[in-house]
Amino acid sequence: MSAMYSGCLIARHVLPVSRRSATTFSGLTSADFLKKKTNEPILEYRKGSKERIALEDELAKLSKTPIDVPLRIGSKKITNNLEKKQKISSDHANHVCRFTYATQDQIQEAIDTILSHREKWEKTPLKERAEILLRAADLAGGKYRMKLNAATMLGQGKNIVQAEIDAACELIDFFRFNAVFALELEKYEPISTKVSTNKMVYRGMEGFVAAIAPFNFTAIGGNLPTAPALMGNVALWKPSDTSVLSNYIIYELLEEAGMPPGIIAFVPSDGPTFGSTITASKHLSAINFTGSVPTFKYIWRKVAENLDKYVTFPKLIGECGGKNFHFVHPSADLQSVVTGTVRSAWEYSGQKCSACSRLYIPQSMWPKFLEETSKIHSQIKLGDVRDPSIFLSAVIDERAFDRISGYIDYAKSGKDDAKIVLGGGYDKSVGYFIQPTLITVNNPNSKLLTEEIFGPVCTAYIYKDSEVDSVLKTVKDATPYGLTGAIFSQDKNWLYKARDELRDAVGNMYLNDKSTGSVVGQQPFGGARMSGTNDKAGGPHYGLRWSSPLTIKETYTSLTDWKYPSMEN
Ligand SMILES: NC(=O)c1ccc[n+]([C@@H]2O[C@H](COP(=O)([O-])OP(=O)(O)OC[C@H]3O[C@@H](n4cnc5c(N)ncnc54)[C@H](O)[C@@H]3O)[C@@H](O)[C@H]2O)c1
Ligand SMILES: N[C@@H](CCC=O)C(=O)O
Repeated sequence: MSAMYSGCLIARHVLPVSRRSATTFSGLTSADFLKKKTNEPILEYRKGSKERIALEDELAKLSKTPIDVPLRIGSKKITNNLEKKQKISSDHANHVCRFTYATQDQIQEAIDTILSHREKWEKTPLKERAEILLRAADLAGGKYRMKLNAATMLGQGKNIVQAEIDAACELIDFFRFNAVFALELEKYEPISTKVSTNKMVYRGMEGFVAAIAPFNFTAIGGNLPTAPALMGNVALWKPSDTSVLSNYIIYELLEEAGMPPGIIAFVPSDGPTFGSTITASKHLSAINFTGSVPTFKYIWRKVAENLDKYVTFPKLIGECGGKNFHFVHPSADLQSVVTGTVRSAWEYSGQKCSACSRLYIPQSMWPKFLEETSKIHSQIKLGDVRDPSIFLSAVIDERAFDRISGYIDYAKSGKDDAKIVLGGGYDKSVGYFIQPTLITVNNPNSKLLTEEIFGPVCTAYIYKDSEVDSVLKTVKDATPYGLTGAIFSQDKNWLYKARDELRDAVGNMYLNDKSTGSVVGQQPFGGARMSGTNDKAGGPHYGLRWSSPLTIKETYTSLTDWKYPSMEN
C-alpha cells in the first residue's frame, strides 16, 4: 500500500498478491494468474459438489433474509428511508434487498468527497492499485463467489451457469486482466536521445468518472468503476435498480481487498437525477456507461448542453444495445446453427446485449432447423431461478415483461405476415415469465427484425437460397446497431466473403459460432455504429481510455542555438 494510505484502516493489506495465500473455489489464484495469464475456470455445480452445496446454502440464506444496502460516500454508510426494493423476478412477491436513492445533494456530496481523494490516489503507483484488484479477484473467486452468484441469480434472474460465467468468472477476469494490461501499458518508453530523456506518465484524468451500470451483467457493473480507478481516477458508481445487491457485494469485496474509502462512491439513484447532476459538474472527466441507446443519447445530449462548463472535455464511453444476427448460408452445419441459435437467443431470456434476435436462414434448411429446434424447445424448462434444472428464468421486471410481451402480441396480430412458430406464451402472476419464442416474418423491415426486444424472442427471415448474396447485403443497414453477429457457413470462400461484406456491421463477429459469450482477454468486447463507442472492455487498450497521459521531456544541455543551419550563407 502506498505511503499515502499507510496508517489508515487498510494497512493490513500490505502484502503483495504474490506473497499472500488465497483460497478460491477453482484453485486458481491471482498469483497463479500472473504466471499463466489464464481465464478463471467455470465451475460445473454438479449435484453434491462442494460449490453446489455452498451456493445452495447462500441461496437459502438470501431467500430468507434480504439485505439492506446503503449508499457509500467516503467512510459514510447512508440508508435514507430504504424505500426501494430489488425484487426476485421469478418470484416477485419477494425481494433480495432494500435500498435507497441518493438525493441530488447526496450525489453532489459524493462528487465532492471523491474529488478530495483524487490527487493522492492518482499519485499512488499503478502497481499498488493493480494489487488491490488482484486481491479483489481472489476474494471474488473464494470468500465472495457464492454470495455474488446467489445475488445475481435471485436479483437478476440468472440460472447457475449464467451467474457463474458472469458474477464469478467474468468479474474475476476483468480484475486480473485489467491489472496486467495496465502494467503492460506502463512498460512503453518513448525514445530518448543523448541530450534529453522522454517519459510517458499514465496519469489519471483531472476530475471524476461517472460509472453507470446496466442490470444484466454483474461483471460489467464491477468493471465500469474499477477500470478507471485502476488507472488513477476516482469514480461514482451508479448501479441499475435491478442489480443493486450484486454490485454492492462487489463494493464490499473491493473494500476488503484494500480499496481506500473515498475512491469509489456507491450511489444507487434515479437515472435522470444522477444524469443531470453529474453532467452539471464542471469536474466531470468521463462517463463509463453500459445500457440502452436512448439512455446514452440522453447523457451525451446533457454533456453537449453543459459543454462550456467543463474543465476538461469529458470522455464519453458507452456500450449499448444491439439487434444481433445469425446469418446462415445453405452450406452451414445444421447442428451448430440449431445449438448456437437456441443458446444465443434464449439463454438468460435473451437479455444479453449480444443475444441473437434475428436469424437469416435459407429455405432449404428451414424445415430441418425448425424440427431440431422444436425438439430442444420441448425440453427447455423455464422457471424459478432456484430450480437447478431450468434453462431460463423470468425477465428482469414488469417493464421488460410488458415491452417483450408487446412484441409477441404484435406477432400474434399477424402484421408483417408474422407467425409464432415456437413459444409465444407469457404470464406475470408469480414471476415475469416469457416462453422462449421463435417468430417468422416475410417483411425484412418488420420491427421484429429491426428493433432491440431484449427478451427471449428471435425472429427468422427465411430467404430463397438463390438470393443469399443479395440478402447478405441488406443485413448491415437493416438496423442502426452494430454489436455482434454470427455467420454460419462450411463454404470457406463464401464465409470470408461474408465476413468482409459485414466488416462494418458489428464490433464482435463470430464465424461458425454463436453471437454471445465473449470472454475477457479472448474476445475484447464492444459494438460499432449505434451500439456504442467500441472501447473493447476486456482488451489490452481499455486502460488508455481512463488515462490522460502526460509526456515529459527533460533536457540536460543549455539551449544555445537559435539560428537554423539554412540561415547560414
Ligand atoms: N454493449 C454492451 O456491452 C452491453 C452490455 C450490457 C447491456 N447492454 C445494453 O443495455 C441495455 C439493458 O440494460 P438496462 O435496461 O439496464 O439499460 P438502461 O439504459 O435502461 O439503464 C442503464 C443504466 O442507466 C441508468 N439511467 C437510466 N436513465 C438515465 C439517465 N437519464 N441518466 C443517467 N443514467 C440513467 C439506469 O438506471 C441504469 O443504471 C440493453 O440495451 C443492452 O443491449 C449493452
Ligand atoms: N460478454 C457478453 C455480452 C455482455 C452484454 O450483455 C457476451 O458476449 O455474452
